[in-house]
Amino acid sequence: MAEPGADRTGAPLTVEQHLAQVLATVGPLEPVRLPLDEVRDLVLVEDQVAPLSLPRFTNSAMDGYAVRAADLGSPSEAAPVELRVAGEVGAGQATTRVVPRGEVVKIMTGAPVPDGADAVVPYEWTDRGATTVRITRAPAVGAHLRGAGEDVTAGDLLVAAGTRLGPRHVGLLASCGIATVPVRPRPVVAVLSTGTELRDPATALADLPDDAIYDGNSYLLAAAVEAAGATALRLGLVADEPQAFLDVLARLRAEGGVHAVVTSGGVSQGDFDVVKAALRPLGTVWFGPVAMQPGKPQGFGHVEGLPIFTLPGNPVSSYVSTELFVRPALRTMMGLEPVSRPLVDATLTERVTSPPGKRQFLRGTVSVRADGLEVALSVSPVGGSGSHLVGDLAAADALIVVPEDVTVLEPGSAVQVVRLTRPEEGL
Ligand SMILES: Nc1nc2c(c(=O)[nH]1)N[C@H]1C(S)=C(S)[C@@H](COP(=O)(O)OP(=O)(O)OC[C@H]3O[C@@H](n4cnc5c(N)ncnc54)[C@H](O)[C@@H]3O)O[C@H]1N2
Ligand code: MOO
Repeated sequence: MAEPGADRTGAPLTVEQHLAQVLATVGPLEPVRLPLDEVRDLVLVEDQVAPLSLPRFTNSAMDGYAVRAADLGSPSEAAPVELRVAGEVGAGQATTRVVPRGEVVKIMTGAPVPDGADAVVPYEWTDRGATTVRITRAPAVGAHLRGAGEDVTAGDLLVAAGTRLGPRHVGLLASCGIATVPVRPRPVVAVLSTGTELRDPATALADLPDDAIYDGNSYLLAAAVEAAGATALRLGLVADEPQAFLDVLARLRAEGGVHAVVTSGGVSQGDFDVVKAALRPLGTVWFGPVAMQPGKPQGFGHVEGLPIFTLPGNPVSSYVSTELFVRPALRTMMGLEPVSRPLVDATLTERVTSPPGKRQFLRGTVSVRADGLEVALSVSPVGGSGSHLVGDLAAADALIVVPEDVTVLEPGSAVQVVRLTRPEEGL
């Protein structure tokens, strides 16, 4: 049966070839209209135009008195001017609409400035009088007034289509009374682990059979999917039983709402490789080696239109595969660019070796060196290359890329690294 995407020679695909075959089949999700509470980090698909001006009305920047500046003369501490307080306006309590000549109106920050007023005198320049007030300094005309429309004018472009919405955009849209916006939604990704040896971490150690291990991968991959911006639906464990696995996929398709499936395990050469056994007969999922380590055995395709990533079971392999192949697909669905994490230059601190013919992704930690005015990165390997080393994976914050044709790198070598965290957050 033809294997979609398999190259004709049967040779391993390169990382780029496999990524290309993944990205060739996924596109941006159809936009949906969502409330502002749910749109942070999503991509807006239509220009948003201001339906009103901001400030909506001229208002006070200070708690104090709205005045007609010319009525105050030139008061001083020694010779204050005393004026009648004609009324009061609080924010949202605009009962007094006009400042009568020769009088003032008490006003709170944000309250509409009554007609006739051309300045606000802050409390600090007054005796805070309630019926009459003594003012010791004259404000300049326009002092402490926030003019209608000085920030945003009705009809202005507020946020352009294509913008990834951050807190500041959301705040502006809300301030303009825009409660919902059309965005590319977060893909919902079902994540499951296969393997009869696996138990959920909630299983007490005392109850763990001697030949069993805890399922780290469904948690690892669900977290990586969420870190990519998608919503993970962590399904947990599926036994090494092809029909049970196919039943889970059938249920997901029937229930709908899932945009992709990520599995771990069961894709190598073993006697119980459930994922391969279940999906090969469909003819819509490619399985094959990719010239990389970790992550050599890969699978990707569709089950009745549902994209499925069948990742190798070794934890580091499944995680690296998620970063390299799943994350770009999810970012494509969300309309985000660039889809892959950037490669950045760094200097290697220790000697490393790598097998020929495979791109190796060693785990490392990045540090920032100040070199005169230049800021440069150095990277130190963490642990070995074994794809079972989850302790070292957790200690790392980068992948060191060793190209296919390189077998040794000496300390001081220039390398490229994939940073796995936002440095300021360490996540
Ligand atoms: N004869 C060959 N054997 C293997 C080859 C090969 O080319 N020829 N490739 C090796 C490579 S590379 C990898 S990677 C693994 C991939 O194997 P599978 O995808 O079939 O995964 P499993 O056999 O189910 O598990 C591998 C390993 O990972 C552990 N594991 C699996 N799932 C989890 C989980 N959810 N949480 C924690 N650990 C998990 C599992 O216990 C195994 O130790 O195949 C090699 N073999
Ligand atoms: O190539 Mo496997 O994915 O590392 O151990």
